[in-house]
Amino acid sequence: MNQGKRVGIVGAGNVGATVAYSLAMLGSCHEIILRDNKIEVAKGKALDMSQAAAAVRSHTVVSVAESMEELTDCDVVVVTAGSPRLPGMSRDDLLMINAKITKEVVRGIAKYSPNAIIIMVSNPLDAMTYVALKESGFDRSRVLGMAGILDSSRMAAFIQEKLGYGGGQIRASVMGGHGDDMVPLPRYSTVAGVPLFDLLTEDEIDEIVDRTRHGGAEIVGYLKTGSAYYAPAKSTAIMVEAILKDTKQIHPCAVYLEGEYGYDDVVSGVPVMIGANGAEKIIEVTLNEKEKEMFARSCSSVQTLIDTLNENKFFEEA
Ligand SMILES: NC(=O)c1ccc[n+]([C@@H]2O[C@H](COP(=O)([O-])OP(=O)(O)OC[C@H]3O[C@@H](n4cnc5c(N)ncnc54)[C@H](O)[C@@H]3O)[C@@H](O)[C@H]2O)c1
Ligand SMILES: O=C(O)C[C@H](O)C(=O)O
Repeated sequence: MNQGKRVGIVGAGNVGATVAYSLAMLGSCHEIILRDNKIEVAKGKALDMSQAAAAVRSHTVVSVAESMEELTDCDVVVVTAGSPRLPGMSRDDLLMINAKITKEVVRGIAKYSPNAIIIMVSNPLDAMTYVALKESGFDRSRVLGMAGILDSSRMAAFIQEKLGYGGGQIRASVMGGHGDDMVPLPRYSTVAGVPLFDLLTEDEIDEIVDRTRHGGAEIVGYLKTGSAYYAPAKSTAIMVEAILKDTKQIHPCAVYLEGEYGYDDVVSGVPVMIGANGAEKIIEVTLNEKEKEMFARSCSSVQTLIDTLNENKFFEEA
């Protein structure tokens, strides 16, 4: 059972605080511990959320760790620490600044919550998941990145908008890295089991694919001061719950590949069976030539970021 489980959230900004709120409202775990450099703000949010939990009769308590040393014995730690992008920026522009923060935070997690499963959220997501894996020294099954659930949900919402029906019955599928060359898979997307190609024209589907690829930037363009957080937070909470409840359900997640899909030593989004041990199984879906090409392009973009980190001797620095 999930009674007694502790979830740490590093970075209690827009995404982190909304993940915490979502979990507290569901009573997904016994304790949520927020860790942020802005300690006073985190304390205010923790109090506010604990009171919201009391309002819905949830047993979840939300508290604050004033340093990484206090973030002990967590079962799951979500990392959202770092900067979001602003209009005109790509997620990749956050590489060096967020990699430094991720390194510091993940070393703390490995030291003080050595049995935790890490869910990375900070961008650029796939590269940050790679950094988290290397800096934690954890088995790859215990380091996952959140993006695929978000990207698939966006695609589903765009399909519903285009069709004007089917809400709640849409299963959209997106693989690859969380960048502009992510790989939406209309061939694996259905509405109540009906293939998307039976419901929409190729042009309409192309429009949905393109909008999905730029779904994050669309919201940044409206918000101006940061990026999306409701759908990202809910998508993250789904991963946390899958671990705590040992659901063994399949979700698209970013994981370190060791030969799957023909790739090694790179992180990308693929279908993963999630359970109490984290990424318990990577599922290999059959891709056609065009889909394979798109997946290759996406993996190569993530590889470029990893190469940049290596060129900057990032993994050699203390
Ligand atoms: N993977 C995804 O799909 C996805 C979706 C949304 C956002 N993101 C990314 O998540 C990150 C957070 O986004 P946000 O909107 O919550 O930003 P935000 O600015 O609202 O929150 C980030 C928080 O991190 C804190 N922080 C910075 N350095 C820290 C450190 N060393 N230790 C502890 N806390 C630290 C900041 O004080 C801030 O409160 C960004 O990098 C964003 O791009 C990813
Ligand atoms: O777009 C961003 O920068 C944030 C996040 O990756 C998203 O897709 O919403």
